[in-house]
Amino acid sequence: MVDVKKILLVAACALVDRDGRILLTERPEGKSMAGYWEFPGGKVEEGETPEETLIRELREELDIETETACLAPIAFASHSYEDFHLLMPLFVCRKWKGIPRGAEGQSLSWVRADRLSDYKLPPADIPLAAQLRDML
Ligand SMILES: Nc1nc2c([nH]c(=O)n2[C@H]2C[C@H](O)[C@@H](COP(=O)(O)OP(=O)(O)OP(=O)(O)O)O2)c(=O)[nH]1
Repeated sequence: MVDVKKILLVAACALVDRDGRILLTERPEGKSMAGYWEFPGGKVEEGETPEETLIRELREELDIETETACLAPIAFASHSYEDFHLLMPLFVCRKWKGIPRGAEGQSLSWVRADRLSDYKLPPADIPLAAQLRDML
């Protein structure tokens, strides 16, 4: 039988600070892939654009405000996990209001692009780390 997996659309964002460092957040205990370091973001809900998802998730997860004009799409991940196929556009954001904090208790780390691979990244993110290193 053909293995048909559901496509899960997740929007993710590389927040880049003035020194060119990228924000990674640690997935907390109790979630799938707990302990992995990821780009902030989340599932695109019904009726949302990926940009709207990110504006909402950045507010909920990091307590910062940004807008569509500050979100530039630069890459995407397409990766099969056991239960679903992840399709994840990655945006870069260099402009936001507020100071990012782990509003849901998650740990944060600002990381130089050439050090992203030092972190335990979800398998889908590994090619993205290499692309960011080359692009930023
Ligand atoms: N936000 C984000 N999610 C990622 C990344 N890489 C990656 O494989 N994912 C996966 C992890 C999750 O399966 C899904 C994002 O879902 P989510 O963060 O909104 O959902 P969640 O943890 O509340 O849900 P769940 O997986 O525990 O059901 O995408 C990434 O860099 N950022």
